Amino acid sequence: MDGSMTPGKGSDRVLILNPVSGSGDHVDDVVELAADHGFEIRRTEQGGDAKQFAREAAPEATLVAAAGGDGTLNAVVNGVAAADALETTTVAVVPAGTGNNFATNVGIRGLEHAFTVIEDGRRRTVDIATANDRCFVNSCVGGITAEASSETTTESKAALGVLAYVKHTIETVGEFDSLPLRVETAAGPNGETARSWEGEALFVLIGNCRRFTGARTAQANVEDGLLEVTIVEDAATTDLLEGAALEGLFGRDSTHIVRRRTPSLAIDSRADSIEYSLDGEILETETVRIETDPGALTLPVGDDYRPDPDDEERWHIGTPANQ
Ligand SMILES: Nc1ncnc2c1ncn2[C@@H]1O[C@H](COP(=O)(O)OP(=O)(O)OP(=O)(O)O)[C@@H](O)[C@H]1O
Repeated sequence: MDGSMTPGKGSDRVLILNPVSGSGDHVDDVVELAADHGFEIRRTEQGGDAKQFAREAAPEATLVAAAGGDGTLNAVVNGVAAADALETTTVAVVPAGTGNNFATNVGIRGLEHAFTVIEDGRRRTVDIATANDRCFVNSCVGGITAEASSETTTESKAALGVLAYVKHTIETVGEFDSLPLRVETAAGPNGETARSWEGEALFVLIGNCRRFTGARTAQANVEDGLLEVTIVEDAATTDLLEGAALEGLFGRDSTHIVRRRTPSLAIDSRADSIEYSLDGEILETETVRIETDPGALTLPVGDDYRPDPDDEERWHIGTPANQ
């Protein structure tokens, strides 16, 4: 059964299905589950479709589901944002990608579970971030080339998430092209001061729902209105060429790592334009301004979801402010 319906106007529930994400074996299950739960299904046929479909659906739909990986979710959020409908449209995550990092972080364990959560789960409002005029949900990483992004293996992505691209870049680029950067981070609400960093970097990683420690389950607090900025200084090259483990490189004690928490930042390349990976999608630019949009995205979350995995006590899940 195909299951796709002719896109009609005014569907309240629309599911955008990437048929080639992950191993591509999710299609029949998703189509069946989506039909059972009253979704109109729109299948992407090429890059760009998911954003376009979400943009078309959002003015009428109160629920738009993204069935794919983090890239599909990124496109759907960008489409809903382009329709200026983030306040009125809930975005549901149906994990059918390789890494499904974001889905895991919001407590969604699989396809069937995603639909259970859609029907019965709590809604939370979480932060998203914008890089120039594009949104991202997990991370923005500068210094990853489109080439490294497309060549990174599925297995590596499944194991390491976005750090797989970093690892691939490290392994395949004989000589590192360091990035001459200026990074200005704004003052934050918890006493974070405005800071400026200038120098040669290998990578600059900005996490909204992702923290770069090298650990697989490094979820950042996605409701704190802050971004976690990690700059890997060029001095780390020697370590990398000597085969230092990625975990060591990003570990808390690494001497070549600069960490900041900030609601917004600007990164200027003092040379050529740089390629950034926004949840796996490439943005090439000389200057990027990145900021959080706190609580901009409403989504159903699983029981396991914790906004801040480091500090559960501080978060009273299900408080009236954010149920
Ligand atoms: N029908 C299609 N044919 C080919 N490519 C497609 C199609 N639909 C979407 N895409 C591409 O799929 C990519 C998104 O894949 P996505 O990130 O969702 O899955 P993934 O890479 O397997 O998972 P993850 O990001 O979680 O590791 C986008 O780059 C998009 O352009």
